[in-house]
Amino acid sequence: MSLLLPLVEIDFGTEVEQHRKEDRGNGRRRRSICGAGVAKAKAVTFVTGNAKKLEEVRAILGASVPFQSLKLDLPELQGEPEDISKEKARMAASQVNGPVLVEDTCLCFNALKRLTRKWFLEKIGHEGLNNLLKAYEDKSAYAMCIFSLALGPGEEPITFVGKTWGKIVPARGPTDFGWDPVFQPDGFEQTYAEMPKSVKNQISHRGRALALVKEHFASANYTIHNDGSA
Ligand SMILES: O=P(O)(O)OP(=O)(O)OP(=O)(O)OC[C@H]1O[C@@H](n2cnc3c(O)ncnc32)[C@H](O)[C@@H]1O
Ligand SMILES: [Mg+2]
Repeated sequence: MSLLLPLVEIDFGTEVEQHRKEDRGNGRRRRSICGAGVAKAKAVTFVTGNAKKLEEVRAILGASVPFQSLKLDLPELQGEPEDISKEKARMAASQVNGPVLVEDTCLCFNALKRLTRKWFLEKIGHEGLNNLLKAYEDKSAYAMCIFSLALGPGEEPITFVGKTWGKIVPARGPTDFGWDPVFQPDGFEQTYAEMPKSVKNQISHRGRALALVKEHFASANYTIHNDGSA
């Protein structure tokens, strides 16, 4: 069973250690507990099968939320985005047997009544995504990211939603991350794919959702213990 207690925080691993040092530099105090009665302690595990997501999450969270990552290909569920994200967190928490953070991302087209695009890109490509909207004048869309934090197996996940509005355009820019080349956020002349990563991360659906995750961690100041009994 996992426990989360206020006031102190536990983390392990080289990368996490480095984060902790930086945090001390910022004047924030954290304590580690590992001793009698605590069989094992873990940082939050960010579970994803997508290396590009992980890259962005690392860049956005920096030292603010210590985490370790685990590459797991969780089943692709269908349904309402928030339900999908929560279910991913439940599955991940039971596999990791500890606190986990997961996210689910979708691109929603307003003309298609916000139908989410979960499988479309893979099947029809960037041009196909544009073709889907050919019959409509309204090319507006939003990118949405829903993070779910599950404190352990059997715990109800908490969700954090980030949305960025924009429009669907013919593909421009590098094609190394999903639908980035066809999504142009409002107020920008560049697609997500064309803009520097630092700019995308500042305004993106993922950046906005992670700002809420950061706030949550800053106010909760968790201690995470895992006694391995679940
Ligand atoms: O293991 P998980 O975290 O589920 O990773 P995934 O790649 O399966 O990711 P999702 O199910 O959340 O989303 C499906 C696809 O959406 C795309 N995607 C997610 N975030 C994106 C972003 O910021 N920009 C462009 N495409 C993105 C990407 O192609 C994903 O494979
Ligand atoms: Mg997925």
